[in-house]
Amino acid sequence: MHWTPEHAQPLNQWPEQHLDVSSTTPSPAHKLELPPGGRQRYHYAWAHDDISALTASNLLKRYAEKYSGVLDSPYERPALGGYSDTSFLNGAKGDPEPWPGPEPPYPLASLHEGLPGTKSGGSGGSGALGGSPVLAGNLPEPLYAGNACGGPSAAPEYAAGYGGGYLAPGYCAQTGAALPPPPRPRSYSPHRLRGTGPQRRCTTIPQGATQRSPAMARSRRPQAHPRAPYLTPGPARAHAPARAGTRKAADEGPEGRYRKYAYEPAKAPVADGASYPAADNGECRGNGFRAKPPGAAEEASGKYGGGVPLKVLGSPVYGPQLEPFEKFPERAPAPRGGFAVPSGEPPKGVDPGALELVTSKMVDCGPPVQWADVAGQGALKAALEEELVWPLLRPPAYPGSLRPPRTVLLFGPRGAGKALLGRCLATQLGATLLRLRGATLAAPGAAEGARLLQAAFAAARCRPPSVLLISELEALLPARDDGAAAGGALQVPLLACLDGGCGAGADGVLVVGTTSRPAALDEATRRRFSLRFYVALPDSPARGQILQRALAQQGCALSERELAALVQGTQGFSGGELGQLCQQAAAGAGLPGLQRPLSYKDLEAALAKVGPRASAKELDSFVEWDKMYGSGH
Ligand SMILES: Nc1ncnc2c1ncn2[C@@H]1O[C@H](COP(=O)(O)OP(=O)(O)OP(=O)(O)O)[C@@H](O)[C@H]1O
Ligand SMILES: [Mg+2]
Repeated sequence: MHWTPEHAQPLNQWPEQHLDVSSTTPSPAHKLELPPGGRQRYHYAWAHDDISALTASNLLKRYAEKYSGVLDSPYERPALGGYSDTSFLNGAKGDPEPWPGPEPPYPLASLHEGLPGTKSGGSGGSGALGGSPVLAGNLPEPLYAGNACGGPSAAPEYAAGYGGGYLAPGYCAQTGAALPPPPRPRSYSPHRLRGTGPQRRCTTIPQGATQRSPAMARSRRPQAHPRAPYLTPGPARAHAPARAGTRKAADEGPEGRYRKYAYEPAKAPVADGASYPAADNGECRGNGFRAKPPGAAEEASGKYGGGVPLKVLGSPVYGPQLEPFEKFPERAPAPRGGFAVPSGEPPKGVDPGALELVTSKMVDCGPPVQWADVAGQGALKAALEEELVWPLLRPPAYPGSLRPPRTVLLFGPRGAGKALLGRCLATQLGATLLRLRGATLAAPGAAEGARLLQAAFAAARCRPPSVLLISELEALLPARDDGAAAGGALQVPLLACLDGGCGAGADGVLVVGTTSRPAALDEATRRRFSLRFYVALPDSPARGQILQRALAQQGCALSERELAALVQGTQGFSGGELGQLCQQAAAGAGLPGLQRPLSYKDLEAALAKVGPRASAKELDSFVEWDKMYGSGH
């Protein structure tokens, strides 16, 4: 059957013709549901929520015929707006623009779901329509576009056109258990909706948005991620909601969003076998500062040394500075609450001798560590950047916002890369890095340890921005047998420093604590670290990258198969242990005499001597602790 103009009868007489009119006063619910436009346009009477079976049947018959005309001639289908019967659109002038093509019109989310009283999943108004043998199952969704059901709530902007008078709102509220479920709308495709008129825009309401206010619906729209987040970082909190979802993408590989986190192979093997190319000309290139001029005394890390030898450096305050890294080229003073606050004032109440010691021995001036230098850990790197680096570099501009975090705890198995990440944070912040080891601080005794600790915080404070990396944090705390803190010699000064008295609370200092025994931290210490991240062991791809890099430095290139076998055989190894494995293989092969490159056999032999230290039970305990106290990533 084809559509003919007589099918398009004025519809503004519907209510009188077909509905059981018993009241001329809208109920409060009706008042809410219908837009004022609809009510202003037509002052027809209001009806009961229920219509008689006969009325429904008449309606269905009439409009089944009408719509079947449209259905039968898909290619002649006039634009809905072309209907001369304006009352079909309830008085709204239709969109004269034709439909974009032979493609069926855009799917409409089930508007019925938005109606109060409509049961989800099958008893809604469309189910009622579907009750007609003509329409059941073959009525395409577009035909529901003009259905008044849910119009007011689903498409408030056009409700006047689609809502008020087409069908009484009660029509949709009518539930019918015997009726078939409403047809499922096709997937919502916002791209297809561009440039369409109001009618079509009505169909853009995504399913599930039908009960929300327009403002809510707008706020639910997916937010475009900044195109160049690393160059123009915004407030981290703005990105926080996307954390779980987006960070999964962090491991997507080099083409993913976190492309910069992709591990980069070693650029060139270095002669001394160090992990990183040595600084040129004796310059310290770490953290944007230059080392003392050539000839300055240089010492090994000595008693304060961590994994990386410390060099005696001139204070960045007095020394000539390197060109800052390109990522954060400026170190201009940040607005209030910012990270880079100029200071340089000599700290008061701090032992000058200790300060001198700290300045000369604790300032780490290793090469910069970029995100890409840390294999794997994509989600963690993203979390650190979003929750720490961005807020510190770009503090929120609006008053009353939270102060960016100044303390972070990295916990995980030994050698998992906690210190490496701490160094990376310093690089990203363009900050001076001061490194302390808990065991080293505790060794000379409580009084001396406390003096050094205070001096370290003070030194960090007077050369902002700075990162104070305290590894083996648990060594500063008392042993905890029964889970209760007994109070330790260095705990009190540590907490005092973390509270800000010595500078952690001051702008420009980030304290990074690391521990492989998070359970040793009592609540007071734990609370001082506003962020707590689990640094897990490297997964297979990350192990492969660490091995490749370490072996390349030994002049060893394994075949893909050998590397895969090695990766398989080193399950549970930390990054540090992988490094030890390569060193052991070199030692076992009589290297570094470098008579020959390392082979797979050397590595196999080394595997018998070097193994993973962390037990499954320990790893489980990290996961548990992370669940309870971790910040998640
Ligand atoms: N994800 C990684 N990518 C590259 N190198 C890594 C990674 N993890 C660890 N390493 C390397 O392993 C060695 C040990 O790392 P690091 O000192 O950071 O571990 P840690 O977690 O601080 O250990 P500990 O608990 O013993 O202090 C370093 O040489 C580091 O470069
Ligand atoms: Mg460490």
